[in-house]
Amino acid sequence: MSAPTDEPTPDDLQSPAQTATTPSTTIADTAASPTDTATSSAAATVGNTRSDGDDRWTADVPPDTPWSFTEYINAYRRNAGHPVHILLSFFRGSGGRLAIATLALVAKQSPCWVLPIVTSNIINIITYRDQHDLSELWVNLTVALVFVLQNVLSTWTVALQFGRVNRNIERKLRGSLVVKLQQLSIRFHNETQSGRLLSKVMRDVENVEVLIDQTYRSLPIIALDITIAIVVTAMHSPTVLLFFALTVPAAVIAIYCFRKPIRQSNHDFRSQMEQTQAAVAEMIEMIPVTRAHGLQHVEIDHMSKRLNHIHDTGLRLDVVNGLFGATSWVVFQVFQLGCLAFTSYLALNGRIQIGDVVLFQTYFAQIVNSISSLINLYPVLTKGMESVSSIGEILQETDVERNARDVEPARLRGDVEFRHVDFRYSPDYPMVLRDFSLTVPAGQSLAFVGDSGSGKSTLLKLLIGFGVPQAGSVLVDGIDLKEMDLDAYRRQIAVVPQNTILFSGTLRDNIIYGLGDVNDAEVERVVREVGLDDVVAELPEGLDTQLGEHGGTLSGGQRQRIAIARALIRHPRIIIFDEATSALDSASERKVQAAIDHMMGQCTTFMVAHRLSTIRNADRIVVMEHGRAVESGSYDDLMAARGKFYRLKTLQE
Ligand SMILES: Nc1ncnc2c1ncn2[C@@H]1O[C@H](COP(=O)(O)OP(=O)(O)OP(=O)(O)O)[C@@H](O)[C@H]1O
Repeated sequence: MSAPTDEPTPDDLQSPAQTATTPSTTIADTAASPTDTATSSAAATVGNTRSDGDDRWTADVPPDTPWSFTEYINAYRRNAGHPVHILLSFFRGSGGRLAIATLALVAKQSPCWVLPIVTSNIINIITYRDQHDLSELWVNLTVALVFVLQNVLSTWTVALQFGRVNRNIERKLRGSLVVKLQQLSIRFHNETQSGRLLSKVMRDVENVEVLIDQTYRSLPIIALDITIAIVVTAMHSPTVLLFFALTVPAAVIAIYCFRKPIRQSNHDFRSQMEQTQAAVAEMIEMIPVTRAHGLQHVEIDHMSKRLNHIHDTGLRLDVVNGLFGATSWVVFQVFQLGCLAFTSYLALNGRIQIGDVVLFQTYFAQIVNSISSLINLYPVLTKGMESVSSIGEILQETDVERNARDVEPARLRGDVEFRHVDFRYSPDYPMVLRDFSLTVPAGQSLAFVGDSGSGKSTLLKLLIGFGVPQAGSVLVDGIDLKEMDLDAYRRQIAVVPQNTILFSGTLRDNIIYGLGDVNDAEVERVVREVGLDDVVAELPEGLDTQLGEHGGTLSGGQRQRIAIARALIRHPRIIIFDEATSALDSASERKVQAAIDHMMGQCTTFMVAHRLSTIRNADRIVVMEHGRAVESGSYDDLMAARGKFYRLKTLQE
């Protein structure tokens, strides 16, 4: 009879990647949208990254973040480079539950140890009737029954107590990753494929969970199985024990031979799965572009090469794992047959009793199974430890944005000043802004125009705080952004990027994103002000209509007006339009333009626009050239001056 065990199965070694949910693009158009952050390497290079001090891993954790979600970030920091220590630190505070679960685990396994003794006793009682009383038979059967029946209760206890510990680790690991992803710099996110990150959050955490589950359920049992088998065998026959000892070196040799290829195959497979997940995410994102250019065959071809590669690597892993299991099985079966031959010989010579042949055979099988489980556990261990390290690539990443600074701004007025700003993205790149100075009083609307690459978007990024000038400063209400608490500051500004990012949810959710409760009248007001009321009237459920992922059913102009509504409802003191109308046809542009015009005067407004007609109403236009302002004035002044702006404008007509 075999008691329920939790040995790893080949399926466990190859658990499929958990389906990742679609990347949520719920970034508000305030400050941190992908479009406007696309070139934010400045932030990481010179601004927000701090590589000194201990807070670099957990900088700026939002105050209401559950403590447990940052606990593992610290665990990784404290035990950097020691994955086993990291893994053990996950169990902190779970001692009580683990103790109960372990006791239950031992009880659950106990029939395995007791039943061979009972079976052997019964055979000896029946075989050697003159030496035994028949009542011993009933005692043995009763003991066996008690041990068997308690298995239900002990299994339930293990599932509940250990399950709580392990599921909690899983939750906290994913929580830590979420917190860390929110802290990592925009540069990091721009440079890292989202699919890779998804794979870490879903698949790697799952691997760690499997590792803990299988190790916890197997290791103590394996240790006890071997110990009990050895002790009982030693008490019955030291000669047989000596024979048993031969199996251990065989196991060690098998593990030694297969360790390296298994580790390598796991590593290759894991990294290819990660890359493929990233590629699939990218492919899905690209589908409209691919379709528009009729390039489906290119994508299919590209993916099929990748999938072939994964197929080969996965197959190699399966074969190595399979060979590993088969070889160890054959080795141990040969030993087991040898054990049967040896103990039969001892019984024939009267050196042991017949019942003992069964006892030794069962215990030998137990030792063999234990070592075999240990060997099967090895790939799970390797894969899990690989995932512990893979998660560490994120949790130990130091490229975090550090936004908490000394000055927390009160309600901003919206005065902005660029004072003698010099800026470059990194020491290897040329200067983008040179001694740039500009003062913008609160409430003024200002448009940057100029050649491509002249530094317009860079100015906006500095204003958002995505970069810090190498010389000079950017001041808002007279406070240097270097000293300003950026999260608090960014809550008072809004950015409308070229591409509006909508998330799956209702139209209302998308407008009030991140604001909690906003009353209907307020939402309806902004909807009217951006001219969305006619659109809302046509939607089946009005503001409560589900937009579907990425709001695919809306036109570019409608999406853009949602972005403006999202900005408007926040009552920003500074608003930034980064080419907000450049992707629109003229009918949509007019509507969006009306919404933008509505915002002007309510707060300080910055605009970058390529279509010069759209900035006609700006109070001031600054013409940029090679990182400097070469002209400045109202539309009419600049046209009258017949300088660079005039030339740009006439070129567009
Ligand atoms: N992340 C970056 N790393 C390095 N260089 C960058 C980065 N982002 C922008 N640049 C460089 O900085 C210069 C100014 O770029 P910026 O995007 O500010 O120009 P722009 O005037 O907004 O151009 P466009 O009108 O084409 O958007 C360009 O030469 C550009 O190549």
